[in-house]
Formats: sequence, structure tokens, C-alpha cells
Amino acid sequence: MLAVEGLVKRFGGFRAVNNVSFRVEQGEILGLIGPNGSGKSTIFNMLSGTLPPTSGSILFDGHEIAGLAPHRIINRGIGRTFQIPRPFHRLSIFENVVLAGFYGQGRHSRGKAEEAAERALAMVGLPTDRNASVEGLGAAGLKKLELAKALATGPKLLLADESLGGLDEAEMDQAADMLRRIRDELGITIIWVEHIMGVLMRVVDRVMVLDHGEKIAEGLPADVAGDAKVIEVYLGTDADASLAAAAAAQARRRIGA
Ligand SMILES: Nc1ncnc2c1ncn2[C@@H]1O[C@H](COP(=O)(O)OP(=O)(O)OP(=O)(O)O)[C@@H](O)[C@H]1O
Repeated sequence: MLAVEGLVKRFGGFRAVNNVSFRVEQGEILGLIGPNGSGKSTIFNMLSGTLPPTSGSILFDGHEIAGLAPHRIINRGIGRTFQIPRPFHRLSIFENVVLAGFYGQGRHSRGKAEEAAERALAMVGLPTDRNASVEGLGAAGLKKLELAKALATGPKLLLADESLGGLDEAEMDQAADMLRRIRDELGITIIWVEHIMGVLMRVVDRVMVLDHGEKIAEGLPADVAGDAKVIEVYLGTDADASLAAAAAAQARRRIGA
């Protein structure tokens, strides 16, 4: 579905992303991890059109999308959430999501945008009531709104940026399960950037690790969590918990639980 080849982003003389290549298959959840400043958001920004790549190719469903404007990329079927939710506070929850629905997939009809918004809100468990206010939403509610906005654009590929930040443990598990359901029930492929390793390793099919803008590892969660270089540059004291979560998830998958 997605084939990225030799992706580079330079800011002046600094290479924030340096010759990164990877593929994502239809229906996969790929975890994208790495230390702060390793280039994860810059990759998301290039995939979603917020930043043009300095060089490299991004093939989505066989078509080159590198350098296209964000609205064209959304119309092709790549949606994203943002690390820090910034809804329009003067609009209701529903109106925020309808606006995203208008934007996605070239929808120009209010009716279709409203239908997309209703489906998206029901999926994430937020009220579909037209007037419910954004003001009462806590951290978990705002993350759900962020997801609903991305879903309302009708993505085939969802870029989820730190969906767990600011959530408590129960909310994190719910948010991770929701990403799983979005893949399982809606068939949406997901790339997920996250720092909370135990939860990520439980849910993703594959993991790719960045350090200083370069890909340093890629593979099954249990293999990546046990990789000496990944432990050294990133996981550190999280390594045992990550490995345990990845191994448990792998065992559950093997027995089909
Ligand atoms: N617009 C910009 N101009 C200059 N440097 C930038 C710009 N955007 C990002 N960078 C630099 O590029 C590097 C990669 O940043 P990026 O935000 O992609 O990292 P990240 O892995 O997403 O980090 P985090 O986990 O903290 O979100 C960092 O050194 C950052 O300071």
C-alpha cells in the first residue's frame, strides 16, 4: 500500500530524515518509534504533505505522492492525527468532525460529511448529538475527537501521532484497543508513532526504529524489543517491559486469542 524509498528531509545543513526506506502492507499496524528528535514527526509531515521531502519517493497505492499538498494527500486517502489536539472551541464536537468530513476525499455535500462524522463519532465513542461541547472533553476525549476527525476524512491509511500522551493506564489500553478495532473493523492500515512502549508493543504487527534520522531496526515487536542497538539508543530501562508485552502479544496471536 505504501512504499517509501530513500526519503530525505534537510533543514539547512541538518538531515532530520536521512535516506529512510520502508513499506507498509494493506491492513498492517506499523509502530514507528525512536528517541526525541529522531525524525518520526518529520516523516509523518512528509507522508501527510505538511512538509515536502528534500528527496526520495513516496508511493501510495502505486502513485507518487511526495510533495503533494495536504488536501490532495487527504483526498487520496491518508488521514492523520496530531500529537496536540487543537479543535475549534467555538464549534461543537459534531461540527469539528463534520468539517474534517468536508475536507476528506473531496466531499462537497453536507449530508455526506455529516454521515461520515456520525460514523466516526460512533466508532470512537463520542456523542453524535449536534450540540455537545468540546469544552467538557478531558485528555482522553480530546484524543478521541482527534481520531474521529481523521476517520471522517475517510482514510485508507491512518497516521496516528502519540495517541496515548496524557492518558491514564486504563485510558491508554482503551485507546490502543480502539486503534486495533479501527484496523479490524474498518480495514484501515495504521502507522502509529508512540513513546509508551508496553502498550504499543502489544498492538502493532511490526515496528520500525529511527535514530538521528536513520532507520536502525525493523521487524516483529519481540525481535525489535530484544535488539541490542534499540535497547542502547532508545528502550533502556523500558526494554524488559517492552519485551514482555511483545512476547505476550506474539504468544496470544499464535494461539489465536
Ligand atoms: N522545521 C524545522 N526546522 C528545523 N529543524 C527541524 C524542523 N522540524 C524538525 N526539526 C528537527 O528535526 C529533528 C527531527 O525532529 P522530529 O520532530 O521529526 O523528531 P521526533 O522523532 O518526532 O521527536 P519527538 O519524539 O520529540 O516528537 C529534530 O532535531 C528537530 O529539531
